[in-house]
Amino acid sequence: MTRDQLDSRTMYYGKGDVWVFRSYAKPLTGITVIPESPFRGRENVLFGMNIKVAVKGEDFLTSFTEGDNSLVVATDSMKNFILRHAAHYTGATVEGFLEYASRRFIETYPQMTGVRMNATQVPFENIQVGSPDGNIPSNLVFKYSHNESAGAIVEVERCGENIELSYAQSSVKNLRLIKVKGSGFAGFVRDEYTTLPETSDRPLFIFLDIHWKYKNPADGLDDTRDSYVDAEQIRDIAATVFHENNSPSIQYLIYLIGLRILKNFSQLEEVSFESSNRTWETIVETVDEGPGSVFTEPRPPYGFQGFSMTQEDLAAYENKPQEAGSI
Ligand SMILES: O=c1[nH]c(=O)c2[nH]c(=O)[nH]c2[nH]1
Repeated sequence: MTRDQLDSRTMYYGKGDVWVFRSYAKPLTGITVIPESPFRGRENVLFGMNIKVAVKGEDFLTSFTEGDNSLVVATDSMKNFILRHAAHYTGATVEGFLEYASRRFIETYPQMTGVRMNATQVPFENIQVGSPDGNIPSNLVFKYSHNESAGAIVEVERCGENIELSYAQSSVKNLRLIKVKGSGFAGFVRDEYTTLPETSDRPLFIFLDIHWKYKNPADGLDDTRDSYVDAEQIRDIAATVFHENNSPSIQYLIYLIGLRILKNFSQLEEVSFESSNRTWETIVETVDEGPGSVFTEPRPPYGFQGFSMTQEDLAAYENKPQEAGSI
């Protein structure tokens, strides 16, 4: 049967919200340090993930059509499988764990021909504590963060005797950045439907998900190759580009962020964005004393943008003489 025929029917099952907390995973080292970010690695004293696994295979058909459970691996067992394999994982990244666990699923269960694993890292942050030497980051107590988090999707497929990687993507999700001044939005279509005034300065609040793929997926899966790009570095590039540029729109801002990511990390093939516009509503333009204003949350509905870029976009940008070197 061809891949198309196999894929023509939707059929999968799995488990979501598998929360994995592993202490003392291997520290992440060998990071390429970039000017935009202080990130140099991670201790991984606490390594947390929320995982979703979905498996597929033609042999599961009778479980749907005849109630035949003889080949069904209970999703409860999938949860246990993931948790127990977290004890055996010797790497330092979410991507690496997903690849490791999904390959083990295929090796263990012949009825599975494809496994897709999706994870959101649970970020634990250092917290400073008092000590005789002053305030130091605790190596025992961590802060559960509700800020942005790293994410990854890994898909592997059985191909005859081999297990092949069919998809890998890394992400930083739910990044929320506000720039108090220095963003405009003007020059857009004005017609009978337009009520939005043009602005040269708005308090631009954006929600951002950024995804990236490596030219060689091994660079993102194997942290010993010294080419791993961490979500914190991508986050810091986004913040730096936002800080530096007077943006005329979110569309152009994410393009500039993409260029800077591709420039810093030539090992990446593609970067893509999903952004949402949460620009604050201005209530008081100028407060009584000083330069401040008063804002409130915007009301729905919210605008959004989606954009993907490759190294070809960076090459095209750098070949444009007037702009070369400015990112
Ligand atoms: O950066 C923006 N891009 C848009 O396309 C848009 N549309 C809108 O109403 N506000 C904005 N802001």
